Amino acid sequence: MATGFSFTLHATDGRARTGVIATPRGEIRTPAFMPVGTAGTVKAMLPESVRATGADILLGNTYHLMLRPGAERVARLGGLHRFMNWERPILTDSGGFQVMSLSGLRKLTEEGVTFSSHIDGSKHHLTPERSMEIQKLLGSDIVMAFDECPALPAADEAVAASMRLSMRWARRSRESFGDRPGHALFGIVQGGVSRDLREESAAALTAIGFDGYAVGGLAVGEGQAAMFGVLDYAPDLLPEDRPRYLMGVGKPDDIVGAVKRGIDMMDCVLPSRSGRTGQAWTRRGQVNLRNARHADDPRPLDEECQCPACRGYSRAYLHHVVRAGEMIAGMLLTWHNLHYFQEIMAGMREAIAAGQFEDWERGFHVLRAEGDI
Ligand SMILES: O=c1[nH]cnc2cc3nc(NCc4cccs4)[nH]c3cc12
Ligand SMILES: [Zn+2]
Repeated sequence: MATGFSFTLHATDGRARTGVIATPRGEIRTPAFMPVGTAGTVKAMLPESVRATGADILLGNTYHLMLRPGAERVARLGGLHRFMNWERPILTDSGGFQVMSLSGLRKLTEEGVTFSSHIDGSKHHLTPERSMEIQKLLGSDIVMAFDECPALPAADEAVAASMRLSMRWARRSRESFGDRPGHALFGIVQGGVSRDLREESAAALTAIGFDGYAVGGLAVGEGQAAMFGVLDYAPDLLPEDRPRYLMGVGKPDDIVGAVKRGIDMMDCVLPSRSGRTGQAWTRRGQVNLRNARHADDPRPLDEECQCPACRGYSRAYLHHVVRAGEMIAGMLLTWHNLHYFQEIMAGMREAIAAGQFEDWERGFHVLRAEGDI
């Protein structure tokens, strides 16, 4: 890995692994879940609250920050860590995926993508070189290569062509990233659900050489079975001494299944986005606080949870503030969900270190099956 970065594996249990990524801004305990801070904020959370949930690293987006407030402006103001008051590691996505899923009037060429902003319609251009420059201006610690993620369903030859473009962009990303001590560059494997294409992509990326490797092109509507089908072989195509990052995942059982198959890092908007809609994720399954059945329930959301929402409030109160559209509803449920997701990660790290992942996973699923939430 790049100087200033190191990944140490502490234990493995089956294909599951636990370890630490040491960075100049702090350590990342793996398996790790990254809260999503798209536009320089994890929505409804203060940075100190994000840290209190147990997060070691958060994710930012090149696409959103280049449009607003602008990468050069963030750099002038001291970089993204200073700007958003989060001094621990930040990973930034490279923007290609968000262009295809959010912007309008897109044009894709060998050079890169041109698109119009979903905010004000202004025209913008992203290339591997510009994406590396933006992520450098932001000051992110883990930079993602600039890639193209094909929308599914797509014909095999379209997936192949898209993957090969991403591999050419990966090399351009590596070359323009250069040698930046204390900063890491991760490649992104593409290839849809085709084993041949994913083997070709993984070989191309390892030949270029990256500090870590993401499994991209998933969590785009393929469903859990197809995703696990890819994860049954894809992580093992990657160097075992480098972190493996599954992008955009996921629900609690997706996360557990991915760690079981050798994934070290994940990110997902689910805990924060669903928290803002009144959805709570608990060890016994999902609880929709909008549901009238909670109106008179004096119990906490989760008796065993130590988060502020569960220690200070009743379901009746959470139901009330959700129905009333009060800001505290999104704050409390986001905090709880992020806390719970970090509890899952901490539980898996301990279980893997103790060689008891299988027991831990059984307990995880049994509780959820019991219901009574
Ligand atoms: O291949 C990828 N390359 C770069 N960024 C990504 C982000 C991704 N996020 C999801 N799923 C979560 C979603 C977020 C918004 C729409 S889907 N899948 C993803 C795949 C990629
Ligand atoms: Zn809680």
